[in-house]
Amino acid sequence: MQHEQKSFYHDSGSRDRGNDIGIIGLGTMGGSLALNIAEKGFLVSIWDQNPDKAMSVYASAGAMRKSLHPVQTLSNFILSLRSPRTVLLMVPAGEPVDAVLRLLQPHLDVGDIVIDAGNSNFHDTNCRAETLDAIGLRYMGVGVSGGEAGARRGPAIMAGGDLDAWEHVKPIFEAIAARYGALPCAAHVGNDGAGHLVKAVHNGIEYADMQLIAEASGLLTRGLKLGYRASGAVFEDWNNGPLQSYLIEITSKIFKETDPETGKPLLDVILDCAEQKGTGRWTAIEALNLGVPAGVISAAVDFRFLSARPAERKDGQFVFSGSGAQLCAEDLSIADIEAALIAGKIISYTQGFQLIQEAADDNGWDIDLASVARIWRNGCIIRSAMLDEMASALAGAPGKSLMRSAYFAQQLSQTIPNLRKVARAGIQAGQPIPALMAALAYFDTARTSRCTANVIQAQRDYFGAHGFMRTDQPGTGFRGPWAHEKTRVLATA
Ligand SMILES: NC(=O)C1=CN([C@@H]2O[C@H](COP(=O)(O)OP(=O)(O)OC[C@H]3O[C@@H](n4cnc5c(N)ncnc54)[C@H](OP(=O)(O)O)[C@@H]3O)[C@@H](O)[C@H]2O)C=CC1
Ligand SMILES: O=C(CO)[C@H](O)[C@H](O)COP(=O)(O)O
Repeated sequence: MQHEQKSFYHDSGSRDRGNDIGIIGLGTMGGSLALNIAEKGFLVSIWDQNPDKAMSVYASAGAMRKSLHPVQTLSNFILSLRSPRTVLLMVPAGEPVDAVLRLLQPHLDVGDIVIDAGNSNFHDTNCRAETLDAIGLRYMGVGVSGGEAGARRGPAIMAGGDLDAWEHVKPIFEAIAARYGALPCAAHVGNDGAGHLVKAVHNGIEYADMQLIAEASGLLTRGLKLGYRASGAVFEDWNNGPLQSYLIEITSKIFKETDPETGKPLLDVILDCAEQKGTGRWTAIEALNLGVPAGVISAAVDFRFLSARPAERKDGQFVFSGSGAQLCAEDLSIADIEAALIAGKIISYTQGFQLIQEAADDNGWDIDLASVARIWRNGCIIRSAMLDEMASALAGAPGKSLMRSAYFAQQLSQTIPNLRKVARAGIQAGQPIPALMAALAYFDTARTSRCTANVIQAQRDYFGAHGFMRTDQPGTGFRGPWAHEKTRVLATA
């Protein structure tokens, strides 16, 4: 093994090798990115805390080995890079990123570029950018989407951070990114943590897309009593229409899959507890922090929480006896469910884009929403035909909410009746469809010029003397008649 490692590592010749980029963290994403970059003709140094990882990436590199240089020590890794050095981290978010930054810092010089390409929380990226900027390092937080296959063959890339640094690394990122026509799905979206914000919202939308599809699948299988194969065929059919997307495509395949161990449909042997690494939750938290309505994304996050409590759900079924009601085919058609899904999708993206806009305003970033939609058209998990239409709508009406653009307003007016019908059927049958219902509630509230918040304001003023605004006079802090009542009570007491 010792001998094997000696011949495998390139440390001896690493000085002044002039490699273009170094990658730290050679797991699922880092290994695939390294191969993708090497394949495009760039010279890549690779290092991982676990030497086996570097060895296995190198072993799988085939003809790309000439561009791939596994290095044994971190100091030789840095020495192998041309100046200014570009180091890309692909390690788990949180403490591992800080740990690697601590290891790297003593080896780097002013002007060197450090890229965190994992799913870091954008607030962390803001802090790290500030700290590293103070010592002359150029820091970038770059969101990469597409999973393992995307990282290898062409991900979508949402870059944030130092603009000069982006200009320096742009040729690499544009070369490895997915393409939409001839255009690379990679762009600089803003400073500091802007790339990681956009990636987090991408993932929040991903949760919502997945949830909406899962709800539609429940309506097909449990409601309309379609079998898995027939449901898979429905998704396949939808993938040829307005819902064309990677997630619909893989769902059609998932529904047709058989478990090799038992011969049962695969979905029957997969536990119904959805896990999460946290980016969808961060998106919902950010929406709450900024006061942006993002109910469809939050419903998707909430559903994952409740799904992950199987004992509670089992007990609930015992205590409340699970829903026995069924949707009946005359109530609902497959076309209704498809249209409801289209409406839910438009509304969840409306919320996601609004969140990006308001987070950008809050952080002083000038994020071009149309450019974000363009990046998402290919390579990423949420890629879909509708994103091209969204890019056009956002470019055509900057500053306008997506669903109010002429195109999507028209789409919604056509599909909301179906969403309403699906929601009614789901409610009557006791079929949980929280994301679809959240979408409908948002739509109905967003088009009600006078809603019921006057009651809430009156209640706040009654119990807390918070005051309210009036419809007939300007100004704030008006009080209800109960203010005098309270004074009287206090006076007599
Ligand atoms: N998997 C996916 O589909 C996607 C993941 N991401 C993001 O990319 C990042 C990497 O994910 P992924 O490749 O899946 O993760 P993996 O777990 O497959 O790989 C992570 C790598 O980082 C190394 N590592 C872990 N902790 C440390 C540390 N403290 N110091 C140095 N190295 C460390 C691991 O080494 P060791 O094996 O020794 O622990 C491993 O080689 C994450 O932020 C993830 O959220 C983004 C898009 C898609
Ligand atoms: O970033 C990704 C895709 O773009 C990851 O695959 C995604 O984060 C998975 O998230 P979770 O584990 O929370 O479901």
